[in-house]
Amino acid sequence: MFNLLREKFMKAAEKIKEKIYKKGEAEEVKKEEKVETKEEKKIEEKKEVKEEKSKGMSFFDRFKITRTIKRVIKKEVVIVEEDIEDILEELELELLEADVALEVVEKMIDSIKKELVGKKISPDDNVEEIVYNAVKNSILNILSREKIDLEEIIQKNRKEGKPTVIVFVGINGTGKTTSIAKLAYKLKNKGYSVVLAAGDTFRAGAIEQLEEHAKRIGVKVIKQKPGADAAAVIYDAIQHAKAKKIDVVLADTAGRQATNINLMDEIKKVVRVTKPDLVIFVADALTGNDAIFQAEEFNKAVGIDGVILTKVDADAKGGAAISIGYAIGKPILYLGVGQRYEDLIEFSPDFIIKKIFGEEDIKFSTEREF
Ligand SMILES: Nc1nc2c(ncn2[C@@H]2O[C@H](COP(=O)(O)OP(=O)(O)OP(=O)(O)O)[C@@H](O)[C@H]2O)c(=O)[nH]1
Repeated sequence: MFNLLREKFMKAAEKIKEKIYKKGEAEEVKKEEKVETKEEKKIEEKKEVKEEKSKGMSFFDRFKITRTIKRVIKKEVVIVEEDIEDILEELELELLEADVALEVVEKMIDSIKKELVGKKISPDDNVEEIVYNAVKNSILNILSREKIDLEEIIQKNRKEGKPTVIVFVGINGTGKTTSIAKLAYKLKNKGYSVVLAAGDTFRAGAIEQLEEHAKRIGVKVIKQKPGADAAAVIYDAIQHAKAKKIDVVLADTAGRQATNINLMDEIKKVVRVTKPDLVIFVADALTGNDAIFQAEEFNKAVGIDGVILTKVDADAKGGAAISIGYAIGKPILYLGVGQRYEDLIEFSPDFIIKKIFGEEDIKFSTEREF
């Protein structure tokens, strides 16, 4: 996941570092570091017996000395635009190739420049940290936006005695039905009651697919015949939820291209009639820039509140993941990361940063439950 982005950002960071090292006439120095041994840690924990235990221990028993070779600049460096211009231009092109949206690329490059140009780096500074932080911050700036706290919304509505209605929209095959099932599973496990609305009355087999998921998760589906009015089906589900005091209605809708005027009119009607608390756009990460274009079009047509980005487990590029929220100015709520009910994780900028910079090896399951 995100291998391409990782490669490009790392390469740029390495090149910037090299430039700084060269300018600062870096040399390799041996650095000695004292590393506490396990024994010393134990002693620290049991302070009362410290004296006793450490008596018979030599200094080298307690501390290990490790010698590492470090590159350190000899003289102060001030980064000027020309130092990093070429590197950032190359990064700009590479990010576009990785499906990062143009406005997002521009903002990131700008952020790196702002953080680095004019910066004084002295021999005591950690060059590596300064460069990596500048790159990481450029991504964090893009990803950080106000979060939607779904549980807070559900609990507020519950207090007012009404269900929380979420309508899922998007183009065909992006993973709407699957994401509804995963979210129903998650909410049910958290103790909320859930009903599904089979609002995809258009695609053959869509109602059965939703029913199959519902059976396995243990929630009810409100449905009508194929071809029925989607708004009416979802309306029925809301009435059912009100009558039975069910916390959440998750409504499926047919997949549609934003260019299909008839189907876009239908989804507008769904939103007008059912007045959902949230309209969630389900986007397939693998479709890159098209996902962003479609999200923008759906947002114009019906107003999207947030995004679920699916198939992130198979996304080698990562461009859509870092662009889509910024492009439409709406948060990503969840990431779909596989084909099991539990494979829906809450989105966080930190998670993406860890993925790109490989600080944590987050592995996804390739098991299939559906
Ligand atoms: N690897 C992976 N596959 C996923 C994920 N989410 C969905 N899928 C797969 O994507 C395919 C399409 O998912 P659906 O949920 O049927 O898509 P849909 O948007 O409801 O489709 P339409 O009703 O045609 O619009 C299925 O094979 C899912 O198993 C994910 O996060 N990771």
